[in-house]
Amino acid sequence: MTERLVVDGVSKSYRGERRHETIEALRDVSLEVAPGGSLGIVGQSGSGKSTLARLILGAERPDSGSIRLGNVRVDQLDRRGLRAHWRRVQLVFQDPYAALNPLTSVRTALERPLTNHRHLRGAERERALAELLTTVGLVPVEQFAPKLPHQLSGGQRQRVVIARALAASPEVLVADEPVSMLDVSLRAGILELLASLRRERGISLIYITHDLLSARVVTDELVVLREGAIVERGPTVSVLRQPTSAYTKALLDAVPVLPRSTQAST
Ligand SMILES: Nc1ncnc2c1ncn2[C@@H]1O[C@H](COP(=O)(O)OP(=O)(O)OP(=O)(O)O)[C@@H](O)[C@H]1O
Repeated sequence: MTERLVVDGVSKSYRGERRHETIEALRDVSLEVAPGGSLGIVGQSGSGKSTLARLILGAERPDSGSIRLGNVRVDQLDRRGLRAHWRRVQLVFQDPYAALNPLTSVRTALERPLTNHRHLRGAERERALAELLTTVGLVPVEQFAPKLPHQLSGGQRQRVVIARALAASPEVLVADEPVSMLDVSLRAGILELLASLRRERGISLIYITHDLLSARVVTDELVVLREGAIVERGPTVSVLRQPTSAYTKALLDAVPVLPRSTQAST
């Protein structure tokens, strides 16, 4: 069962390069993602998006505030607790080229988490593998399973990365700019896939992006981060239609308007 994720009053600072310089990466950030809900975290480079993702994953701890998934305090987990957490919360990376080992076939990349997280072997694992590849649209399965990353397109690689994240049966997917390195023609297909995973599997989705319009495809709610603080939040449709903060308006104004024919493809 998917549980509620609650980030409550979280702040995080880093030491800057200059002496006595402190970078406040997050300032008193609070947000919630309901079970099976979707939240877009939007902001320019340096606004704190990836820092927030690392804290939600438990890869770093906040200076103050708390992060809970159900009744688990993510910010207080020990090593063993983190291992369990990393099954529940999976990250989809920005760069599908870097995320996959170039010498590892699709089959091996997926068998590992199926074995390690779900303890599947033999025919059961084979069934799960076929189901994963089918879910992410890499069919026929026998054609894609033996492939190495370089034999796949960028979009297909990102589908493998998503399948690998799903292999652990996570409750929450954190997708950090999952389409920004893909050709424009491939982006809509990956965003649709993320949206369908939420609809059909009830996985909660945190979608991190600097691209406000792409958030419309996959999220119901948005928070807009500026210099580590939330400057706007609300239903995605309302924020996009009637942004209240000048910063969100500026982000929207910066979005290039593409001709319709280049907006969507597989
Ligand atoms: N480990 C770190 N050490 C020092 N400063 C850091 C560290 N991680 C992040 N920062 C700083 O914190 C601020 C927020 O960074 P963060 O990566 O979270 O932003 P972002 O919105 O994800 O940006 P981008 O879209 O470029 O990835 C930036 O000023 C960054 O330089």
